[in-house]
Amino acid sequence: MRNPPVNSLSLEFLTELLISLEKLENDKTFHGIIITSDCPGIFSAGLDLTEMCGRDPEHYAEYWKAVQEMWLRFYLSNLVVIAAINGVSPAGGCLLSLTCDYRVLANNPKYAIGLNETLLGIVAPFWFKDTLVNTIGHRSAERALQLGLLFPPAEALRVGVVDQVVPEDQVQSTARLVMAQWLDIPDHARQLTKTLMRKPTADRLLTERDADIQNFVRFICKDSIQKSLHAYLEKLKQKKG
Ligand SMILES: CCCCCCCCCCCC/C=C/CC(=O)SCCNC(=O)CCNC(=O)[C@H](O)C(C)(C)COP(=O)(O)OP(=O)(O)OC[C@H]1O[C@@H](n2cnc3c(N)ncnc32)[C@H](O)[C@@H]1OP(=O)(O)O
Repeated sequence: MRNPPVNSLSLEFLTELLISLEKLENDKTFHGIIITSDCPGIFSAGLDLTEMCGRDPEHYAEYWKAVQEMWLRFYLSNLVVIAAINGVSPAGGCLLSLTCDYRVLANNPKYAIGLNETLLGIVAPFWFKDTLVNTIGHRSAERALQLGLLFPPAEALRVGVVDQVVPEDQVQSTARLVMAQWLDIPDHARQLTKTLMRKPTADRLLTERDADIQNFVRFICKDSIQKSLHAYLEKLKQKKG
């Protein structure tokens, strides 16, 4: 991923990601992809806050549909998808890595990962929650979501948000080793098993997709939510000066 400075998931970047995924899926010589970041120290800062602030309802609806599409397409991809997490990965960045089949995280105490939405005064939607529950179990997910926990590497491994923590210079090579192991499995059997495991979760969003968009638009248009998001963005900007 190369969307400097922080790989935020803007509408444009989400669209590019989806086009890239589709191209790789349609090219039958590809069987797996490794998602990693070209922005030093940052895997992805998550959803682009500027897409959710000070825009009109039509824009929010278009943006949310793209976020849903990203989740559905990566979560259900027939390819083996591995996240080589070489930086901090909050909220939507964590969600993207949770869609993958396997997560390798660099052992750097700055590289926290988690769904921290509550810290921003917003609520992780049910499908974010379901993806986390499917990964770390109900109790750990409940605690992580309510507290908006961002896990440093050792904690992330202990709770199961990531599958492996390795020295920073070994993230890519480890991801490739894991990929080789996954590609050794008969592809058809692996794909069907992935679908079996994930389809019920995806179906829930598919059947409630429009309602979910409406919920998002209603929620994000609230004055109180806009104020929280503006204040959060301002805090990020002031951090520098
Ligand atoms: C009853 C129930 C109802 C339920 C209804 C539910 C429906 C509604 C649900 C709504 C859910 C919405 C879900 C959202 C999920 C998300 O992903 S929200 C985004 C969360 N992301 C973050 O909190 C990360 C914020 N960023 C940072 O913490 C830091 O930037 C960083 C640690 C990633 C990097 O730090 P550093 O290297 O020091 O860079 P900075 O100087 O902070 O940033 C550089 C530059 O980028 C801008 N920026 C950072 N993050 C974002 C972002 N996510 N979006 C847009 N822009 C971002 C930052 O402002 C700086 O900009 P300037 O250079 O100052 O202009």
